[in-house]
Amino acid sequence: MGVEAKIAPSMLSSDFANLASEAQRMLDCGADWLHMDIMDGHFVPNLTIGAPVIESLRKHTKAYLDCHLMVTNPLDYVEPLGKAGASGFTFHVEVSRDNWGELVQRIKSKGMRPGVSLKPGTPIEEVYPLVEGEYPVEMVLVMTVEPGFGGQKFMPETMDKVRALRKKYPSLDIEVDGGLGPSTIDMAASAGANCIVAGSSVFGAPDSAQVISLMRKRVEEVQKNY
Ligand SMILES: O=C(CO)[C@@H](O)[C@H](O)COP(=O)(O)O
Ligand SMILES: [Fe+2]
Repeated sequence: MGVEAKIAPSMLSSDFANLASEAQRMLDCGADWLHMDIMDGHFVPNLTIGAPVIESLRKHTKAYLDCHLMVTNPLDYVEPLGKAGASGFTFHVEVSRDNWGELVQRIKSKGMRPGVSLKPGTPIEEVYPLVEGEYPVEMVLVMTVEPGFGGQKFMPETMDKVRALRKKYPSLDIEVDGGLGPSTIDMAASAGANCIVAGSSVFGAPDSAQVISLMRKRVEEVQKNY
């Protein structure tokens, strides 16, 4: 048996004015994690939520809050997000080339799970030292669209990176994010991804539970053969 399937609806596609009930709805539909996209309007040309929203949501749920930091200075977010009750803290390698060791240590010291993400144009080799180093990350998030916005088209060429990672690290959590849904899950699952972020395909479906269950099934079918 390989790694566990984790289906993480991206709350970016939810109705932010009803975040707590939208989160509960996703959990009731079978979500494992809630994916929280934190953007600073600088690393990406969009601005979303920050620690105060995570803190508010935490008062309503015990769920694993999988925070994806699309920010230029992730170090500045460690303390506030730790206090707010974030569970996972995934930073981008493109802005952390000089300080990822310190970043990972600080994330862990605040009780969060460290992860690293990379944009479609960033070579996979860049994250190997972070998986193998003295202060290893526990998840790699391979972006399958350019970060910044929900509802974009899945980029199949990013699957080479997922395949390379899975071959090298059979028990690593590998997350994919962007354009995932019933029509793209097979590519991601067969490449070896086990943590699936999906926003528009889940929130936009008439039956969100069915989409979540289909994606879980595909990941489990592949992972049971590892
Ligand atoms: O990080 C991001 C976008 O930058 C994602 O988490 C999106 O929110 C996923 O949305 P869909 O592509 O599934 O609609
Ligand atoms: Fe994301």
